[in-house]
Amino acid sequence: MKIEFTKGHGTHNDFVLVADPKDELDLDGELVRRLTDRRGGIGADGVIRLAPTASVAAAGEEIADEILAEEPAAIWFMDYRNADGSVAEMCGNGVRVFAAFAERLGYASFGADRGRGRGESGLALGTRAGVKRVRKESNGWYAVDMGPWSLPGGDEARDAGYDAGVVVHGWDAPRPGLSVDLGNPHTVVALSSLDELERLDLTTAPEVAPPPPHGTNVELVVPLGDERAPSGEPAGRIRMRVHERGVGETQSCGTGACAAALAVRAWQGDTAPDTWFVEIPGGEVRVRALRDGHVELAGPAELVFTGTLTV
Ligand SMILES: N[C@@H](CCC[C@H](N)C(=O)O)C(=O)O
Repeated sequence: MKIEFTKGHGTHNDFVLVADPKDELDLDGELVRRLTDRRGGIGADGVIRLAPTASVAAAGEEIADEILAEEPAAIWFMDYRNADGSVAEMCGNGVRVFAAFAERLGYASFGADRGRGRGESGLALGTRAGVKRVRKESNGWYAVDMGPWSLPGGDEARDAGYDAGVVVHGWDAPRPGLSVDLGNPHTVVALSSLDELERLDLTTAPEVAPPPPHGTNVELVVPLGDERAPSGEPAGRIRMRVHERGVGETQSCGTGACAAALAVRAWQGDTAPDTWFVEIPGGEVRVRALRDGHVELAGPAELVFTGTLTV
């Protein structure tokens, strides 16, 4: 079988993208691992299959029926898999790269800053975490309305600032972590210095207690202070590293950037800004807590090369 693929990345969180408009590809775990293998395959943190939302519904995934009922224009679905073959509900960097891929294929078109309001965006797509809407900014960045977010530990966790204990390899005691749900699970831990962030050993997965039922992505974050966004609004800046569920340490994680900004915003309390710049090893993204309980993620998306793989 020949697979036509495109390699892309969002702040160096990299993906193999496959267009499957007729729903012909059986993307099982073994094939995902072959595609993402950095020595024996193409190499990536994950695989994104662009498929008809209707075919995902026909395959029995109820979320796809809900998507089409909510947004009939969301005819394309981001079928996302982690490098280890596991299915993940959501990928924030992946949505931006999916938008660039759909644009190249002629399935989406974006005018600069088109679709600022929800419901008139350049692209509405289906994901396992619901409908996501994407617009393109004048600087070429894609901005995604990531939908609602929550603190699974509720008010109690927000007031305490944590609801989990996290041990990174080399730590002799757990540190407090705050769980944040972006459709996929995250646990955010604050560190006291950039030096400590740089020295972290993320070659093995951090241990989180109590163990989240479906695992978790873990973000280690250092607040860097306040500034003004180019628009003049107050903004915060943080730096983070991430260990992703189903992958390992990556250069960036879009949902993780949202989780980290939202956790630091919760820790800062009522005076915290809504806009955050998040530095990751692979670049920088912008996160904005929207008034309606949604969160927006903005950043670059690059399509790097295309090819054909025989499997
Ligand atoms: N890198 C992605 C997140 C991908 C899924 C994650 N590893 C999980 O299992 O939840 C992003 O940019 O959000």
